[in-house]
Amino acid sequence: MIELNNVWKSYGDTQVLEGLNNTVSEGEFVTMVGSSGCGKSTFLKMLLGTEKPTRGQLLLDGKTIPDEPGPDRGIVFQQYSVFPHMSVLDNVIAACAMSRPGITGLLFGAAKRDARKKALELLERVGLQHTLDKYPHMLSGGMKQRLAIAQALINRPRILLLDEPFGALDPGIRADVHKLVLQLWRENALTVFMVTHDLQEGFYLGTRLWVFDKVRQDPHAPGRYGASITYDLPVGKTDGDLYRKIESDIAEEAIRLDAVDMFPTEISDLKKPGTKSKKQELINE
Ligand SMILES: Nc1ncnc2c1ncn2[C@@H]1O[C@H](COP(=O)(O)OP(=O)(O)OP(=O)(O)O)[C@@H](O)[C@H]1O
Repeated sequence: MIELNNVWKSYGDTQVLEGLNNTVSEGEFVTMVGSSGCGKSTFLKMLLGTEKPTRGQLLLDGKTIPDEPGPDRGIVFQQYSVFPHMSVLDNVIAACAMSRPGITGLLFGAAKRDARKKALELLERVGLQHTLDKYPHMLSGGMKQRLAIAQALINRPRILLLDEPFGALDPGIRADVHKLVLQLWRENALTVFMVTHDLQEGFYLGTRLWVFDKVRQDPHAPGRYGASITYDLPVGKTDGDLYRKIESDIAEEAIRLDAVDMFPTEISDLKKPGTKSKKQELINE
């Protein structure tokens, strides 16, 4: 489905990503970790179509990903990306309208009724059916992210891109949204790419975990080399030693970048990989 053929990305003199080669099949849930600034969001933007590789090919079903976002790809960001001046229901209807051709994006007649019906169904699915007339500032963080998820899914994308969507949520709320995302992933046969700073979350949600890191370093010119995918792990088959090594590699890189506070989690707090029982429980519900 998605193919990365020697993908490189730079901004001016800064090499962000280099030599990415991989394939992802329909229905996979790829989680991506790596130190701050190593290019994870840039990679998501290339999948979305708002950035292009500098070199190499990024293909969807054998064709270059178009230069602009399309209804086949939905995205949710960490910062709530909902329209503050619109009600919950109108936020989702607007996301539907924006995918339509034409400069106005306005919906009329049957198209408007259809969008409203789809939005109502989806809002019920994400548990926001009681907040249709509320405005985003009246919602909690978890509710806003549920709204952003509904917006991302209204056009029935095949690919869902999640850029640290749960980073700002409290643990309890985060667990609820995890459950929802796993259910939506399964129900809609989505292919998911999710950036996270939380290795534990990456192992918990993904079927596959990518670690982005720099293989080459030039201490005098930090932008000289880009990051590549240094680990591509089938989740559940990773032993504890490898897990701890990845965690310490990322933490070392974060220290190097003076950003150690990005990884506050203690090793002892982390759930060991290879135990997917909780996720399996959710999926089987
Ligand atoms: N539009 C842009 N123009 C120039 N440089 C950019 C642009 N977008 C990103 N960068 C640079 O590319 C590098 C990678 O940024 P990116 O946001 O992809 O990293 P990240 O791994 O997602 O970081 P974080 O985990 O902190 O969100 C950074 O050095 C950033 O400053």
